[in-house]
Amino acid sequence: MSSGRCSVVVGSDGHYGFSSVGRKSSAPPPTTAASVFDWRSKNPKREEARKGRRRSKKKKEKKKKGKKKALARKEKMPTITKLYSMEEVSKHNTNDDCWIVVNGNVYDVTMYLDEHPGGDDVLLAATGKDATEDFEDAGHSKTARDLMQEYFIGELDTTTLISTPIAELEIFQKDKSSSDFSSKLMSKAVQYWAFPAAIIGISVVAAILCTQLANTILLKLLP
Ligand code: HEM
Repeated sequence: MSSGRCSVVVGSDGHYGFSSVGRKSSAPPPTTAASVFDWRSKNPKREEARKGRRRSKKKKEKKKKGKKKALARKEKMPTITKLYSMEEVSKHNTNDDCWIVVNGNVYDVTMYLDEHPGGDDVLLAATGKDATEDFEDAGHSKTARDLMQEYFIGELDTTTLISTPIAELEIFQKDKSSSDFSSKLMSKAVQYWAFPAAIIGISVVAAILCTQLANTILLKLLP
């Protein structure tokens, strides 16, 4: 067995090195900056190895810093979420494929159906519509709300929620068109009926007046 000596050399610049590892050395370990410099020039191979170790250490540190920076950048970056139309969401309404919409977010709860404490039927009944109200009514805990993030798959494209306005618009347009029709009818009636009716009325009144006048004249003329 070798009775090697190992001593750590600390220079004035804070750098350190091993004076000898696993071998006998008669030279005393360098202690001053000048002796360290001298020792380094006498042991070029060891000095090279030491430099290599320092270089790889620096490289590792740099890599670590880069990873940290990249992570920070990633956290700052806005995440791209997929948008789903209500029509698309509504297609996923079975035991094997179940999506729900809560607070404008879309969740694929297929894998959670059997585990849901409220029952799978509740979740299935919540498909194809905005289930926010039902979800809030159930009074879910914070744990439930945290858990649902695992099933988040995207957001609801609210621009696709136009079914109700269109229905209302159609009714409104129907109302409008029916009122348009009646006003048109009225104007046509005025045009085609009121005018002749007024003429007839005036003629009848005139005829009555004429007869009465003729009667009075005749009565006066007759002895
Ligand atoms: C990803 C979505 C959902 C998750 C992760 C979830 C999770 C849970 C959890 C953990 C509970 C146990 C009670 C609690 O901790 O709050 C629960 C209960 C319940 N959930 Fe959900 N839930 C979800 C969606 C829904 C939806 C959309 C509805 C309604 C349509 C609903 C209705 C209920 C009901 C009725 C209960 C039972 C409440 C009770 O027994 O007091 N859940 N849910």
